[in-house]
Amino acid sequence: MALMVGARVLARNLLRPWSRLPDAVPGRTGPAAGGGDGVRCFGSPRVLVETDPAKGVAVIKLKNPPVNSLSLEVLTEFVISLEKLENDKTFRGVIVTSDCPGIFSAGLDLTEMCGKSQAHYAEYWRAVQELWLRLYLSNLVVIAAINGVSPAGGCLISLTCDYRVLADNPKYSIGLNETLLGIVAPSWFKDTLVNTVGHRTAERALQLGLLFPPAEALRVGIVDQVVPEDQVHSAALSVMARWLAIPDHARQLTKNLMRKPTADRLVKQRDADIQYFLQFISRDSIQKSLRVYLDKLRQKKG
Ligand SMILES: CCCCC/C=C\C/C=C\CC/C=C/CC(=O)SCCNC(=O)CCNC(=O)[C@H](O)C(C)(C)COP(=O)(O)OP(=O)(O)OC[C@H]1O[C@@H](n2cnc3c(N)ncnc32)[C@H](O)[C@@H]1OP(=O)(O)O
Repeated sequence: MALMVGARVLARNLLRPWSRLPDAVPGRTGPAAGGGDGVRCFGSPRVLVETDPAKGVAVIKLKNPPVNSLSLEVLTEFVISLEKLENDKTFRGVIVTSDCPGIFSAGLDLTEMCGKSQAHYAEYWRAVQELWLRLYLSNLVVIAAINGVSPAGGCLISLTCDYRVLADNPKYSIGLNETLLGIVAPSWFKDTLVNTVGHRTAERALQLGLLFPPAEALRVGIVDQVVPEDQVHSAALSVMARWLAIPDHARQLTKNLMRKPTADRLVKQRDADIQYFLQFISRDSIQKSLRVYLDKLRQKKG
Protein backbone atom coordinates (compact mmCIF):
# COMPACT_ATOMS: atom_id res chain seq x y z
CA MET A 1 0.00 0.00 0.00
CA ALA A 2 2.76 2.40 1.04
CA LEU A 3 4.57 1.55 -2.18
CA MET A 4 1.51 2.36 -4.27
CA VAL A 5 1.02 5.68 -2.55
CA GLY A 6 4.74 6.41 -2.91
CA ALA A 7 4.59 5.65 -6.61
CA ARG A 8 1.63 7.97 -7.08
CA VAL A 9 3.39 10.76 -5.22
CA LEU A 10 6.47 10.28 -7.36
CA ALA A 11 4.39 10.15 -10.50
CA ARG A 12 2.61 13.36 -9.55
CA ASN A 13 6.02 14.98 -9.24
CA LEU A 14 6.39 14.46 -12.97
CA LEU A 15 3.66 17.00 -13.41
CA ARG A 16 5.11 19.28 -10.74
CA PRO A 17 8.75 19.68 -11.65
CA TRP A 18 9.25 22.25 -8.91
CA SER A 19 8.52 19.57 -6.34
CA ARG A 20 12.05 18.16 -6.20
CA LEU A 21 13.10 14.70 -5.24
CA PRO A 22 15.01 14.84 -1.97
CA ASP A 23 18.71 14.16 -2.33
CA ALA A 24 18.88 10.60 -1.07
CA VAL A 25 22.67 10.73 -0.94
CA PRO A 26 23.24 14.41 -0.35
CA GLY A 27 26.60 15.85 -1.12
CA ARG A 28 28.53 12.58 -0.90
CA THR A 29 31.88 12.92 -2.58
CA GLY A 30 34.37 10.36 -3.72
CA PRO A 31 36.03 8.59 -6.59
CA ALA A 32 32.99 6.46 -7.48
CA ALA A 33 32.59 7.78 -11.01
CA GLY A 34 36.28 7.69 -11.68
CA GLY A 35 36.52 11.44 -11.49
CA GLY A 36 38.61 11.83 -8.34
CA ASP A 37 37.77 14.07 -5.43
CA GLY A 38 35.38 16.35 -7.30
CA VAL A 39 32.75 13.65 -7.81
CA ARG A 40 29.48 14.38 -6.02
CA CYS A 41 26.56 11.98 -5.69
CA PHE A 42 22.85 12.52 -5.43
CA GLY A 43 19.82 10.81 -6.83
CA SER A 44 17.32 8.43 -5.34
CA PRO A 45 17.26 4.85 -4.09
CA ARG A 46 16.93 3.29 -7.55
CA VAL A 47 18.57 5.92 -9.73
CA LEU A 48 22.02 6.90 -8.53
CA VAL A 49 23.60 10.03 -9.93
CA GLU A 50 27.33 10.63 -9.71
CA THR A 51 28.37 14.04 -10.92
CA ASP A 52 31.70 15.43 -11.91
CA PRO A 53 31.12 19.19 -12.03
CA ALA A 54 34.66 19.89 -13.24
CA LYS A 55 34.05 17.81 -16.34
CA GLY A 56 30.41 18.86 -16.68
CA VAL A 57 29.48 15.18 -16.84
CA ALA A 58 27.16 13.04 -14.73
CA VAL A 59 26.63 9.30 -14.58
CA ILE A 60 23.13 7.93 -14.02
CA LYS A 61 23.27 4.38 -12.67
CA LEU A 62 20.12 2.30 -12.58
CA LYS A 63 19.94 0.29 -9.39
CA ASN A 64 16.77 -1.74 -9.19
CA PRO A 65 17.95 -5.28 -8.47
CA PRO A 66 17.74 -8.01 -9.48
CA VAL A 67 17.23 -7.02 -13.14
CA ASN A 68 16.78 -3.24 -13.31
CA SER A 69 13.21 -3.59 -14.50
CA LEU A 70 11.68 -0.22 -15.24
CA SER A 71 9.07 0.05 -12.50
CA LEU A 72 6.95 3.16 -12.07
CA GLU A 73 9.32 4.29 -9.32
CA VAL A 74 12.41 3.83 -11.51
CA LEU A 75 10.84 5.69 -14.43
CA THR A 76 9.80 8.54 -12.20
CA GLU A 77 13.08 8.83 -10.35
CA PHE A 78 14.95 8.69 -13.65
CA VAL A 79 12.97 11.60 -15.11
CA ILE A 80 13.41 13.70 -11.99
CA SER A 81 17.17 13.08 -11.89
CA LEU A 82 17.52 13.90 -15.57
CA GLU A 83 15.56 17.10 -15.17
CA LYS A 84 17.67 18.09 -12.21
CA LEU A 85 20.83 17.70 -14.31
CA GLU A 86 19.31 19.57 -17.24
CA ASN A 87 18.36 22.49 -15.04
CA ASP A 88 21.88 22.76 -13.67
CA LYS A 89 24.03 24.60 -16.17
CA THR A 90 27.11 22.85 -14.77
CA PHE A 91 26.24 19.71 -16.71
CA ARG A 92 26.49 19.18 -20.45
CA GLY A 93 26.54 15.41 -20.67
CA VAL A 94 25.27 12.30 -18.94
CA ILE A 95 26.27 8.65 -19.17
CA VAL A 96 23.47 6.15 -18.54
CA THR A 97 24.58 2.82 -17.17
CA SER A 98 23.64 0.05 -14.73
CA ASP A 99 24.61 -0.73 -11.17
CA CYS A 100 23.29 -4.33 -11.52
CA PRO A 101 26.07 -6.69 -12.64
CA GLY A 102 25.42 -8.20 -16.06
CA ILE A 103 22.11 -6.47 -16.61
CA PHE A 104 21.66 -3.06 -18.18
CA SER A 105 17.88 -3.30 -17.85
CA ALA A 106 15.33 -6.10 -18.28
CA GLY A 107 13.00 -3.52 -19.79
CA LEU A 108 9.58 -2.46 -18.69
CA ASP A 109 8.46 -4.03 -15.45
CA LEU A 110 6.11 -6.80 -16.51
CA THR A 111 4.41 -6.81 -13.11
CA GLU A 112 3.28 -3.21 -13.78
CA MET A 113 1.45 -4.38 -16.91
CA CYS A 114 -0.11 -7.56 -15.60
CA GLY A 115 -3.14 -7.99 -13.34
CA LYS A 116 -3.40 -4.30 -12.41
CA SER A 117 -6.19 -1.71 -12.72
CA GLN A 118 -6.85 0.44 -15.78
CA ALA A 119 -5.86 3.50 -13.74
CA HIS A 120 -2.55 1.88 -12.93
CA TYR A 121 -1.85 0.97 -16.55
CA ALA A 122 -2.60 4.56 -17.59
CA GLU A 123 -0.31 5.98 -14.90
CA TYR A 124 2.44 3.57 -15.82
CA TRP A 125 2.23 4.19 -19.55
CA ARG A 126 2.32 7.96 -19.09
CA ALA A 127 5.54 7.51 -17.10
CA VAL A 128 7.03 5.37 -19.89
CA GLN A 129 6.13 8.05 -22.43
CA GLU A 130 7.57 10.76 -20.20
CA LEU A 131 10.96 9.11 -19.81
CA TRP A 132 11.20 8.41 -23.54
CA LEU A 133 10.35 12.02 -24.43
CA ARG A 134 12.75 13.48 -21.87
CA LEU A 135 15.64 11.25 -22.89
CA TYR A 136 15.05 11.46 -26.61
CA LEU A 137 14.95 15.26 -26.63
CA SER A 138 17.41 15.93 -23.82
CA ASN A 139 19.65 18.94 -24.34
CA LEU A 140 22.45 17.01 -22.69
CA VAL A 141 24.75 14.70 -24.60
CA VAL A 142 23.42 11.32 -23.51
CA ILE A 143 25.66 8.27 -23.87
CA ALA A 144 24.63 4.72 -23.00
CA ALA A 145 27.32 2.59 -21.38
CA ILE A 146 25.60 -0.75 -21.81
CA ASN A 147 27.17 -3.08 -19.29
CA GLY A 148 24.67 -5.92 -19.47
CA VAL A 149 21.80 -7.54 -21.28
CA SER A 150 19.35 -5.03 -22.68
CA PRO A 151 16.03 -6.35 -23.98
CA ALA A 152 12.93 -4.35 -24.97
CA GLY A 153 12.52 -1.28 -22.74
CA GLY A 154 16.20 -1.58 -21.78
CA CYS A 155 17.10 -1.36 -25.44
CA LEU A 156 14.68 1.55 -25.86
CA ILE A 157 16.47 3.52 -23.14
CA SER A 158 19.77 3.08 -24.94
CA LEU A 159 18.21 3.92 -28.33
CA THR A 160 17.11 7.29 -26.97
CA CYS A 161 20.76 8.11 -26.22
CA ASP A 162 23.03 9.91 -28.68
CA TYR A 163 25.59 7.10 -28.70
CA ARG A 164 25.75 3.52 -27.46
CA VAL A 165 28.82 1.68 -26.16
CA LEU A 166 28.21 -2.03 -25.49
CA ALA A 167 30.40 -4.36 -23.41
CA ASP A 168 31.77 -7.25 -25.44
CA ASN A 169 30.20 -10.18 -23.65
CA PRO A 170 28.20 -12.77 -25.63
CA LYS A 171 25.52 -12.76 -22.89
CA TYR A 172 24.82 -9.05 -23.38
CA SER A 173 22.26 -9.13 -26.15
CA ILE A 174 20.22 -6.10 -27.09
CA GLY A 175 17.04 -5.59 -29.07
CA LEU A 176 13.31 -5.01 -29.06
CA ASN A 177 12.05 -8.54 -28.35
CA GLU A 178 8.42 -7.67 -27.63
CA THR A 179 6.96 -10.14 -30.13
CA LEU A 180 8.60 -13.01 -28.21
CA LEU A 181 6.36 -12.05 -25.29
CA GLY A 182 3.28 -11.96 -27.53
CA ILE A 183 3.11 -8.17 -27.31
CA VAL A 184 3.81 -5.44 -29.84
CA ALA A 185 6.34 -2.62 -29.71
CA PRO A 186 4.39 0.66 -29.87
CA SER A 187 4.86 2.92 -32.88
CA TRP A 188 7.29 5.24 -31.08
CA PHE A 189 9.50 2.31 -29.98
CA LYS A 190 9.47 1.27 -33.64
CA ASP A 191 10.28 4.82 -34.81
CA THR A 192 13.24 5.02 -32.44
CA LEU A 193 14.64 1.78 -33.83
CA VAL A 194 13.99 2.73 -37.46
CA ASN A 195 15.77 6.06 -36.89
CA THR A 196 18.78 4.14 -35.59
CA VAL A 197 19.14 1.12 -37.87
CA GLY A 198 16.95 1.87 -40.89
CA HIS A 199 13.64 0.45 -42.02
CA ARG A 200 14.55 -3.01 -43.30
CA THR A 201 16.75 -3.98 -40.35
CA ALA A 202 14.11 -2.68 -37.95
CA GLU A 203 11.30 -4.53 -39.71
CA ARG A 204 13.12 -7.84 -39.48
CA ALA A 205 14.35 -7.25 -35.93
CA LEU A 206 10.89 -6.23 -34.67
CA GLN A 207 8.93 -9.02 -36.28
CA LEU A 208 11.37 -11.70 -35.13
CA GLY A 209 11.96 -10.06 -31.73
CA LEU A 210 15.70 -10.27 -32.36
CA LEU A 211 18.15 -9.87 -29.50
CA PHE A 212 21.56 -9.12 -31.03
CA PRO A 213 24.79 -10.28 -29.41
CA PRO A 214 27.56 -7.64 -29.45
CA ALA A 215 29.17 -8.32 -32.85
CA GLU A 216 25.78 -8.48 -34.57
CA ALA A 217 24.55 -5.43 -32.68
CA LEU A 218 27.51 -3.48 -34.01
CA ARG A 219 27.03 -4.79 -37.53
CA VAL A 220 23.38 -3.70 -37.74
CA GLY A 221 24.13 -0.40 -36.00
CA ILE A 222 21.91 -0.84 -32.96
CA VAL A 223 25.07 0.05 -30.98
CA ASP A 224 27.90 2.33 -32.12
CA GLN A 225 30.84 0.67 -30.40
CA VAL A 226 31.69 -2.64 -28.73
CA VAL A 227 34.55 -2.62 -26.24
CA PRO A 228 36.03 -5.02 -23.67
CA GLU A 229 33.82 -5.16 -20.62
CA ASP A 230 36.26 -3.34 -18.33
CA GLN A 231 36.51 -0.43 -20.78
CA VAL A 232 32.84 0.46 -21.17
CA HIS A 233 32.97 3.41 -18.83
CA SER A 234 36.27 4.83 -20.09
CA ALA A 235 35.09 4.41 -23.70
CA ALA A 236 31.88 6.28 -22.85
CA LEU A 237 33.93 9.07 -21.28
CA SER A 238 36.14 9.34 -24.40
CA VAL A 239 33.10 9.53 -26.66
CA MET A 240 31.60 12.12 -24.34
CA ALA A 241 34.70 14.31 -24.67
CA ARG A 242 34.34 14.23 -28.46
CA TRP A 243 30.66 15.18 -28.37
CA LEU A 244 31.30 17.91 -25.79
CA ALA A 245 33.89 19.45 -28.12
CA ILE A 246 30.98 20.61 -30.30
CA PRO A 247 29.37 23.92 -29.29
CA ASP A 248 26.20 23.11 -27.32
CA HIS A 249 23.82 25.34 -29.24
CA ALA A 250 24.80 23.89 -32.63
CA ARG A 251 24.66 20.30 -31.41
CA GLN A 252 21.38 20.81 -29.54
CA LEU A 253 19.64 22.47 -32.49
CA THR A 254 20.84 19.70 -34.77
CA LYS A 255 19.63 17.02 -32.37
CA ASN A 256 16.27 18.73 -32.22
CA LEU A 257 16.10 18.93 -35.99
CA MET A 258 16.72 15.21 -36.27
CA ARG A 259 14.48 14.03 -33.43
CA LYS A 260 11.61 16.47 -32.92
CA PRO A 261 9.41 15.19 -35.75
CA THR A 262 9.49 11.70 -34.22
CA ALA A 263 8.84 12.99 -30.69
CA ASP A 264 6.05 15.28 -31.92
CA ARG A 265 4.15 12.32 -33.29
CA LEU A 266 3.77 11.04 -29.73
CA VAL A 267 3.33 14.47 -28.12
CA LYS A 268 0.37 15.21 -30.41
CA GLN A 269 -1.45 12.04 -29.37
CA ARG A 270 -0.26 11.12 -25.92
CA ASP A 271 -3.72 10.52 -24.49
CA ALA A 272 -4.78 8.51 -27.51
CA ASP A 273 -1.59 6.46 -27.18
CA ILE A 274 -2.47 5.75 -23.54
CA GLN A 275 -5.97 4.67 -24.52
CA TYR A 276 -4.50 2.44 -27.20
CA PHE A 277 -2.13 0.89 -24.67
CA LEU A 278 -5.01 0.35 -22.20
CA GLN A 279 -7.12 -1.42 -24.78
CA PHE A 280 -4.20 -3.57 -25.88
CA ILE A 281 -2.79 -4.53 -22.51
CA SER A 282 -6.22 -5.28 -20.98
CA ARG A 283 -7.06 -7.91 -23.56
CA ASP A 284 -7.41 -11.37 -22.00
CA SER A 285 -5.08 -12.84 -24.62
CA ILE A 286 -2.34 -10.27 -23.88
CA GLN A 287 -2.68 -10.66 -20.12
CA LYS A 288 -2.41 -14.41 -20.59
CA SER A 289 0.75 -14.06 -22.72
CA LEU A 290 2.35 -11.85 -20.08
CA ARG A 291 1.43 -14.23 -17.26
CA VAL A 292 2.84 -17.20 -19.15
CA TYR A 293 6.07 -15.29 -19.87
CA LEU A 294 6.45 -14.16 -16.25
CA ASP A 295 5.78 -17.71 -15.01
CA LYS A 296 8.49 -19.01 -17.35
CA LEU A 297 10.96 -16.45 -15.99
CA ARG A 298 10.08 -17.38 -12.42
CA GLN A 299 10.26 -21.14 -13.06
CA LYS A 300 13.68 -20.85 -14.71
CA LYS A 301 15.30 -21.12 -11.28
CA GLY A 302 13.20 -24.02 -9.99
C1 LIG B 1 -1.30 -3.06 -33.62
C2 LIG B 1 -1.47 -3.01 -32.15
C3 LIG B 1 -0.32 -2.28 -31.50
C4 LIG B 1 -0.68 -1.99 -30.09
C5 LIG B 1 0.51 -1.47 -29.34
C6 LIG B 1 0.03 -0.76 -28.17
C7 LIG B 1 0.62 -0.80 -27.04
C8 LIG B 1 1.82 -1.64 -26.77
C9 LIG B 1 1.58 -2.60 -25.69
C10 LIG B 1 2.53 -3.14 -25.00
C11 LIG B 1 3.95 -2.84 -25.19
C12 LIG B 1 4.66 -3.01 -23.91
C13 LIG B 1 6.12 -2.91 -24.13
C14 LIG B 1 6.95 -3.57 -23.35
C15 LIG B 1 8.39 -3.50 -23.50
C16 LIG B 1 9.15 -4.27 -22.46
O1 LIG B 1 10.17 -3.82 -22.02
S1 LIG B 1 8.51 -5.75 -21.92
C17 LIG B 1 9.81 -6.47 -20.97
C18 LIG B 1 10.67 -7.31 -21.84
N1 LIG B 1 11.75 -7.88 -21.07
C19 LIG B 1 12.20 -9.10 -21.25
O2 LIG B 1 11.76 -9.85 -22.07
C20 LIG B 1 13.30 -9.55 -20.31
C21 LIG B 1 12.81 -10.60 -19.37
N2 LIG B 1 13.86 -11.00 -18.46
C22 LIG B 1 14.88 -11.81 -18.80
O3 LIG B 1 15.01 -12.24 -19.92
C23 LIG B 1 15.84 -12.15 -17.70
O4 LIG B 1 15.25 -11.86 -16.48
C24 LIG B 1 17.18 -11.40 -17.81
C25 LIG B 1 16.98 -9.91 -17.90
C26 LIG B 1 17.97 -11.94 -19.00
C27 LIG B 1 18.00 -11.68 -16.51
O5 LIG B 1 18.12 -13.08 -16.33
P1 LIG B 1 18.52 -13.65 -14.90
O6 LIG B 1 18.65 -15.12 -15.05
O7 LIG B 1 19.69 -12.90 -14.36
O8 LIG B 1 17.31 -13.27 -13.94
P2 LIG B 1 15.89 -13.98 -13.87
O9 LIG B 1 15.36 -14.26 -15.21
O10 LIG B 1 15.98 -15.14 -12.92
O11 LIG B 1 14.98 -12.86 -13.22
C28 LIG B 1 15.12 -12.48 -11.86
C29 LIG B 1 13.78 -11.98 -11.38
O12 LIG B 1 13.40 -10.82 -12.13
C30 LIG B 1 12.13 -11.02 -12.73
N3 LIG B 1 12.08 -10.29 -13.99
C31 LIG B 1 12.87 -10.45 -15.04
N4 LIG B 1 12.56 -9.58 -16.01
C32 LIG B 1 11.53 -8.84 -15.56
C33 LIG B 1 10.75 -7.77 -16.10
N5 LIG B 1 10.98 -7.25 -17.30
N6 LIG B 1 9.77 -7.27 -15.34
C34 LIG B 1 9.51 -7.75 -14.11
N7 LIG B 1 10.22 -8.77 -13.53
C35 LIG B 1 11.22 -9.30 -14.26
C36 LIG B 1 12.02 -12.51 -12.90
O13 LIG B 1 10.69 -12.89 -13.02
C37 LIG B 1 12.66 -12.99 -11.63
O14 LIG B 1 11.71 -12.84 -10.61
P3 LIG B 1 11.67 -13.83 -9.34
O15 LIG B 1 11.61 -15.24 -9.87
O16 LIG B 1 10.42 -13.44 -8.62
O17 LIG B 1 12.94 -13.55 -8.58
